[in-house]
Amino acid sequence: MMTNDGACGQRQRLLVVANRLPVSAKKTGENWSLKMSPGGLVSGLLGVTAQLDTKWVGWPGVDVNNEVEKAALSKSLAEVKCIPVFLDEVFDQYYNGYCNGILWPILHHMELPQEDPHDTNKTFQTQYDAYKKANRMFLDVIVENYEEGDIVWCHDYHLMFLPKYLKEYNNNIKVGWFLHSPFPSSEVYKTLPSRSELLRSILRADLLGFHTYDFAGHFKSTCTRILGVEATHEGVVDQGRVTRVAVFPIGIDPDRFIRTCKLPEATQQINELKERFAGKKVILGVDRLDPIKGIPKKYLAFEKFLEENPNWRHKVVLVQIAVPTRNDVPEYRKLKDQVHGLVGRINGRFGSVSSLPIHHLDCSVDFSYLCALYAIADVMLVTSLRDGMNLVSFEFVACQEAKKGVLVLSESAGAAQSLGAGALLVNPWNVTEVSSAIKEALIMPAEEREKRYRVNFQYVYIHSAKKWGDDFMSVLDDTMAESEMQLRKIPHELPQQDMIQRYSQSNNRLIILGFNGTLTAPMSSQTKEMDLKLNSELKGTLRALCNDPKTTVVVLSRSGRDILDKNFGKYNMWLAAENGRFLKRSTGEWVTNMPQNMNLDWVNGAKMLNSGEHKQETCYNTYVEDQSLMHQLMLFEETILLKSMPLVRLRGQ
Ligand SMILES: O=P(O)(O)OC[C@H]1O[C@H](O[C@H]2O[C@H](CO)[C@@H](O)[C@H](O)[C@H]2O)[C@H](O)[C@@H](O)[C@@H]1O
Ligand SMILES: O=c1ccn([C@@H]2O[C@H](COP(=O)(O)OP(=O)(O)O)[C@@H](O)[C@H]2O)c(=O)[nH]1
Repeated sequence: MMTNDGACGQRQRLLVVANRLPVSAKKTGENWSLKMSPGGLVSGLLGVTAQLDTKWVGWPGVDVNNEVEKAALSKSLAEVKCIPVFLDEVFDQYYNGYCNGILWPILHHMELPQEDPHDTNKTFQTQYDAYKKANRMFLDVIVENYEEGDIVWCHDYHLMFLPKYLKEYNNNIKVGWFLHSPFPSSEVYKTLPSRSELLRSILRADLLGFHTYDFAGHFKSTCTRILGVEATHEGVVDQGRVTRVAVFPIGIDPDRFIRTCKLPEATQQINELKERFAGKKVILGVDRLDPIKGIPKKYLAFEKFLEENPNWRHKVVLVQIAVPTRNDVPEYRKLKDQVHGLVGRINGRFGSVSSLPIHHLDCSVDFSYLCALYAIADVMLVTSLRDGMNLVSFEFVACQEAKKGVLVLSESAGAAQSLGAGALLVNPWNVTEVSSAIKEALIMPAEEREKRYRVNFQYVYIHSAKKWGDDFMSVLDDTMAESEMQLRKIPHELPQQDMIQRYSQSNNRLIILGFNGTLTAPMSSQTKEMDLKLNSELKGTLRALCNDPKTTVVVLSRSGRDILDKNFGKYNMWLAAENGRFLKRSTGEWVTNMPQNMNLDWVNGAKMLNSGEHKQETCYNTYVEDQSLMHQLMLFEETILLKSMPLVRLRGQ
């Protein structure tokens, strides 16, 4: 459930921060006019924010150069609860350059475009610097508007530095971050020059959200491979700090579409469209003209369908709304030419004076007309090569109450994981498969269409944008509550003098050490588990501790037996492999610990001993950023531990 109340019974304030504001500004005469911004992020978020006292922070979609104009626009935007970030001269290199020229292709599993070393304005480095600068400009605006207790929800790949900047400004701010695009496998992500810094920055958020389990999984394994940190079912653990990672598939506001289809304006448009396409089946495509949307492949598949099914020529029409987008990025301009070439060829081959197979529109359409198009379409064709979610497919389903048309959906869109049961899923790279799916959709019996529609409609209705926002906020709340409890558990900073004194006075000490990240030599992103090595600088200290008759040393690691044998075989200590599943004295034989003895709750108990009221106890535990031995040890005096591991029960004297 979404949190409604702030500290004093007021509504909880939420700052939604995204590159784009939900409205884009345009100067008409003396005044600014505001129009809804394009893209699924805006549509999704509009369905979310009603319950909280929400303000948006973002770029207003226009370059404003003088201060008077900026003030006037800020005033108009304030009326719709929007706060502009004027990005001025940084915008081009930040948005066209780094965000959409570099991050966007990488996140969608595409290759990095070639860097032109002669154009010093457009090197990766200059674009990256602009990106960071833009993120700082977002921070500045947030700081001006932040009130204690506000939640800051950052959106998308444009703002990967913001969690870090926000936490540096005030570590107590609740920060969520959601990625609307896919997250690629580490093999692709690692080609990004600034890969580690970006990951570390978003990991400063309290909660990270992704559309699908695949994307969240890719993200976590990328963190493990590139940063050498641990991934758990909860999230990513770095130096004892957990960043929660969770899956929140976005949705739409279905009622808005259902309502609009029934309004007189849309009803009239529906009737006109039906008349216009009488006697023909309508296939609909609605995409920003973006390389990830697979529009050329869609046209090739449609061409093949017409080639192989002459009886369908003149009985079917493909209406494609190709919303202009990111026109200043070279890849997008090339795409426009390519698509126009294909439309010309296919219409030339299969058209007649009275009928054209493809109606390609280089423009956006107004909301009512969009709903009318969704409502009259027999088939919706989505062929994204990769897509974070693809809300267009949800919107189509919401408008199909009367028609019960078929959704042909790319298996590479996040939506396939939500609407797969009712859609015909296709591999968008396989033109033959898409062409067959077009045919299957066109001839599908009414009964089956109805069945598929019902399954999808139920999903779209239940998994709304509002639910998405509620779920995110609720997990963020839980995460904050948990981390407050955790904070109470986090040991005080190691009182070093005290510890050294007690250490020297004690006669029976138990030291439990981790291996990976505690005793290992510095690792690169390429280091494999098998190659983990004991840091040679620690060997002397470790040997001295192991040889001290008053001290028992245990290495407790998630690593396997062979790795621990290889690294610690020659030390006089205890080894616990695979988190305690296997145990041995380093000189003895491995024994298998019984699963019922593998309860590691004692680890938290040990940490608790060092906090608050138990401070006088004799346990010290600390996590600090450097990898030295003393900084990560857990030191106990005259304490019996490893209670849950009877095989290594060590008794004090
Ligand atoms: O702001 P633009 O550069 O004009 O681009 C529009 C939006 O495109 C991307 O949308 C994504 O978000 C949708 C909702 O989660 C999702 O369904 C879709 O698959 C994504 O492509 C981009 O991520 C947004 O930031 C842009 O605003
Ligand atoms: O002329 C149009 C066509 C589409 N859309 C909207 O653009 C969004 C596209 O979102 P999607 O998630 O499918 O992809 P994105 O463009 O965000 O990558 C949908 O909400 C559409 O309703 C729009 O505002 N005007």
